[in-house]
Amino acid sequence: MEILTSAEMGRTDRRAIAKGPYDGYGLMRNAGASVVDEILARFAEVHGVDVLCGPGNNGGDGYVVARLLHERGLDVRVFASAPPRQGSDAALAARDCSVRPEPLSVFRATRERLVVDALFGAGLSKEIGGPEAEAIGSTQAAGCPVVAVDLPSGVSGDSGAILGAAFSATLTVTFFRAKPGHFLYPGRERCGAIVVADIGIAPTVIEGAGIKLWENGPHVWRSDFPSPSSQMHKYTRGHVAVFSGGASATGAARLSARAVARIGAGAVTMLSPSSALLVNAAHLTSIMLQRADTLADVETFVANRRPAAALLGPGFGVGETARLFALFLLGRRKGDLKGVVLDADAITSFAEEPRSLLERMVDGEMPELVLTPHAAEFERLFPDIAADRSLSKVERARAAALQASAVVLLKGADTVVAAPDGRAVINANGTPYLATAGSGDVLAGIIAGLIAQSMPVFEAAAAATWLHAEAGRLFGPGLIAEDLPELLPEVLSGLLGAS
Ligand SMILES: NC(=O)C1=CN([C@@H]2O[C@H](COP(=O)(O)OP(=O)(O)OC[C@H]3O[C@@H](n4cnc5c(N)ncnc54)[C@H](OP(=O)(O)O)[C@@H]3O)[C@@H](O)[C@H]2O)[C@@H](O)CC1
Ligand SMILES: Nc1ncnc2c1ncn2[C@@H]1O[C@H](COP(=O)(O)OP(=O)(O)O)[C@@H](O)[C@H]1O
Ligand SMILES: [K+]
Repeated sequence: MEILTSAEMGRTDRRAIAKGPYDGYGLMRNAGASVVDEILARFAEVHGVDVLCGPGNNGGDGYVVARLLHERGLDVRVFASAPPRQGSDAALAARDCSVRPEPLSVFRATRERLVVDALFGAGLSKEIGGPEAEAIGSTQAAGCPVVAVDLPSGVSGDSGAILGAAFSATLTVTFFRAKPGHFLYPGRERCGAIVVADIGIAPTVIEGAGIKLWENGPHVWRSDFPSPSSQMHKYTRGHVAVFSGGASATGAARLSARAVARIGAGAVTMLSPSSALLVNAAHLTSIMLQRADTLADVETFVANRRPAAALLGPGFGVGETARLFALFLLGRRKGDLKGVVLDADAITSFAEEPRSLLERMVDGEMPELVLTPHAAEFERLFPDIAADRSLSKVERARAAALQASAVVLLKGADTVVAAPDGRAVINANGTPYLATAGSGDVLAGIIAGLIAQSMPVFEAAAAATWLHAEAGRLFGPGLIAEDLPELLPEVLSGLLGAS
């Protein structure tokens, strides 16, 4: 499903109105009716409803909701912060609603009555204060159920940021397509359950509109997902090089390597410094082991064994060696090395001199680069982008992807994956149980394993994020990073169909 910004949704509304069959008020009536359907289905026991209406079309939806609930015999009160603008669709909706509005300043929420929040939606333009902020405070204090129309008022639809104050809804009913603020934190936790309602806008209305943001899921990348063909052998299934850290920091790379193998790459070689060879040897079975202390060792390995993808960073250590190895790998030809995943220490290693990584000349023949920073690593590599508070997480990831000519996977509870061409996904199937040491190392391994199997890099990073989160959810409480690779077969069976 596409995710639309406020501006894109506004353009979509206008196109839909121009195409028909619904005019603006028709769409508003459909929107209000869809909210009422959800209220009746989910809050059957509620008899009293307070509808809070703002001055714009979000308030207009609120008047439609109030009218329809009143017509069904519910006890409905309307509280308006300001009258709708004359001649607007909202003014028509207010005219047709026989419940007389009271000023918002007299509204006091009570525990027994449902609040319908129709103060602001896509048009939220400044911080909330005054009677609107008091209404939010009163509602939170009463602890009553809240149904938000389009967005909880106070949540920015584009970034998920909270402007001053915001409702915490039990249910949010949005229209046609979800908005970034429904998926990005902190907005996401203010939405409650999310329903995307059909209000009579044909999906074809957004064809050719250049929408490049989706909720992450198999629909984005399933057609590119690898499956082995009958004639393959282990190396044609994809060989991945994973770089190990020193003797006391080998676990991270082993977690990655295990994930590479479980996601279906045919062969994995751990490149290890001499100091860590024995400890790695003691722990590895199907995964091969190769000594690599110097750049010359890496060059020899790559020339002789031609891995399809490489992963550098987990537990590797920060410094010159990481930079040397990374830039060497990125200087290969794509025919030899499809992609390079730089994670963790490999990202931090470029904090002091980002230009050598970010401003390298990129041509279509070079390996693709995937960067997988968490928020702090992102800030180290892209301090200017991170400091720009006007950017949403999606815009930050996109700006970084463009700057680095790389797929950027910006981690967190609302992981965003962005490509240099502007395509992006927001991941929504995660679980806080994934916040456990080594979980990111496994994610990096899944990406490298998919790239080695010839999956395009953006799709590989998006698929890996979703599969990793599915594995986390499957295990639930008690999850440690070691569990994640072992759950991939079950997640893959669910995705591909057991056969
Ligand atoms: N045909 C369609 O397009 C359809 C649209 N639909 C519905 O329309 C909604 C979008 O409507 P909208 O564009 O009128 O914006 P809305 O969210 O009502 O707010 C704008 C008003 O609020 C004001 N304001 C903003 N922030 C404020 C603040 N902090 N404190 C105080 N005031 C503030 C702002 O003032 P201004 O910025 O102009 O100064 C302006 O007056 C959308 O979410 C969906 O529910 C559906 O019916 C389907 C069909
Ligand atoms: N609260 C959360 N909800 C969902 N996913 C989370 C949450 N916190 C962390 N994650 C995920 O867990 C992984 C943690 O990776 P990272 O921070 O690199 O940890 P490590 O370096 O220990 O492996 C990322 O994929 C991240 O998106
Ligand atoms: K609202």
